[in-house]
Amino acid sequence: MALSISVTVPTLLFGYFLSRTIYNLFFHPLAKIPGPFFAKISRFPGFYHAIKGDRHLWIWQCHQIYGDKIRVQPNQVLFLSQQAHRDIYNYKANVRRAKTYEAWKTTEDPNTGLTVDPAAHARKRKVLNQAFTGESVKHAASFAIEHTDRWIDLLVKDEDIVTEDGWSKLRNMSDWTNYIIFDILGDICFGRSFEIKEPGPNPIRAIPDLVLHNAVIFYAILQSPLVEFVVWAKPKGLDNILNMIAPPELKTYYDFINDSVARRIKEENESTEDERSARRDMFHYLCKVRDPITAKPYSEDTLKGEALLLVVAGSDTTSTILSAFWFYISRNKSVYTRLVNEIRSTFASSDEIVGGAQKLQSCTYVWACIDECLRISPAGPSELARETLSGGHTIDGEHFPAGIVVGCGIYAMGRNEEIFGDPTRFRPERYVPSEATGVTVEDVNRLKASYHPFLTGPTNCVGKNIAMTEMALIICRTLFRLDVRSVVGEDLGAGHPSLGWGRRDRSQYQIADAFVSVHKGPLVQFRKRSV
Ligand code: HEM
Repeated sequence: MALSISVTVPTLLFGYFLSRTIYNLFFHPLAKIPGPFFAKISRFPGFYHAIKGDRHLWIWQCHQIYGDKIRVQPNQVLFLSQQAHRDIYNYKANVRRAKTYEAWKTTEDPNTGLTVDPAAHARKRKVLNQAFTGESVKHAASFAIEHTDRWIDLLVKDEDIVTEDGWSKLRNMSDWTNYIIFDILGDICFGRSFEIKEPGPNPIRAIPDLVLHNAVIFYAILQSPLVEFVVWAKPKGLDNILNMIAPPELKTYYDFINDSVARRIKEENESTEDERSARRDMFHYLCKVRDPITAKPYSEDTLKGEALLLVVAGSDTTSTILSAFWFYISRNKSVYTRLVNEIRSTFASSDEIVGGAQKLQSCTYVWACIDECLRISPAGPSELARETLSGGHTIDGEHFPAGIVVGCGIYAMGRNEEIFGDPTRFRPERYVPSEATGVTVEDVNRLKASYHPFLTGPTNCVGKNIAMTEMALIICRTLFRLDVRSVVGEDLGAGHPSLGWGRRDRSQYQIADAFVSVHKGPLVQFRKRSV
């Protein structure tokens, strides 16, 4: 009997895996899509690259080897063309967010960013849109200004000046951008800053890193062969176990969010109309919004979920782009000179640098630098996975049946040579029409139409205007008052020949792929402007 079990079980398992392999290779609807052999029959290659943090590079490499359409999992195909991007992410696409989004959720009713069902998402999004108006962007900009001015003071505070000509200690810009973005978001969301940029102990300061650490682990699980089990087990008890083993700092963070939400609801309920309309934070708007069908306000639980979404979606994304910005401008003399000249000749004083102002809009080179950072160092480097629905969906001229996971790798799209020519070079000029360089308005429009860092369609980034304004304000106000430089030999965040394919170039800022981008450095110095 014992012998027969020891023979039967492995035989059955072998038979199962063999038949699945044959099915995946020859009979699966994606059987004819090119891709690495092992990716056609298992999730292990994607899992391996997720653990290594270079899944975005692997996708880019696969496109170079196999073409515009690649099979990266037995049931997943990724595309490089603009047409495919339009087909997958447009409002009418017969797709929904892939089920893997559900594995990220921490509340029973997922927040807008994790809602998979298109109709449920559309309803939540309509409500959220009510909080992202021109007025809220204006208020967000005023928070960005207050925090930036304090941040600049801290970057060059007297006791941290280490050279005779006024240069500061080395500043790790991944940390410093996390500090400012997190503090701004605390104010934008709750009217209550996290104050992590201020010196002295603060348990919240560990949070940006912990959120990323969480993402690294979770991303690997989501790419693993265990993902379906995880999605199934989370609501059935796995969530409780994960909560029990979560690090204490993460609990402090959730407590902070919950407490801030409860406090703000109380304030909103107890204050007069005049006091309420004097408030400028997102909560003021979120407390006012109404569900278009039930006409009910958000419940406290929903508010907590949305608050968490705003803080996570708005922090690491913006911090990645700004970290890349400091890396590239401190290492590209001509870019730096042109950028600083534009800022210092456009504004007569730092007070003129405000959100929405004509002068800020006129800084074409500032916006070009931001666009170039969004391209070369995206905040979410791999695909935003979508699943085809009943009846299937046609992508780039080819029909795919229901249940296929599809998407476009954003890092690979930004490095498409056919579109960008020299995609590995940091060259903001590609976004500035000019007779001298031969770049036309049509060229710029073509580039912008072929790359979408904030996505397009129903799930596009609701915070795009806030993010763009915030980044422009931080950049302009900082470079109006300070000089910045890199230091020879301090290469944190740079590529290196020892780092392997896609990471060898020392002039390139490196990101690791954990659904969001994980990054380190650069280390730079600041001083009060000399001219
Ligand atoms: C450089 C900065 C940013 C980038 C590159 C970015 C990019 C994106 C992308 C690509 C998505 C789509 C995600 C998906 O469908 O899975 C998204 C969604 C979202 N973003 Fe952003 N984002 C940025 C900043 C912000 C900021 C500052 C906020 C808020 C203050 C924000 C709030 C959101 C929210 C709430 C969603 C979910 C929208 C929905 O599901 O309908 N983002 N973002």
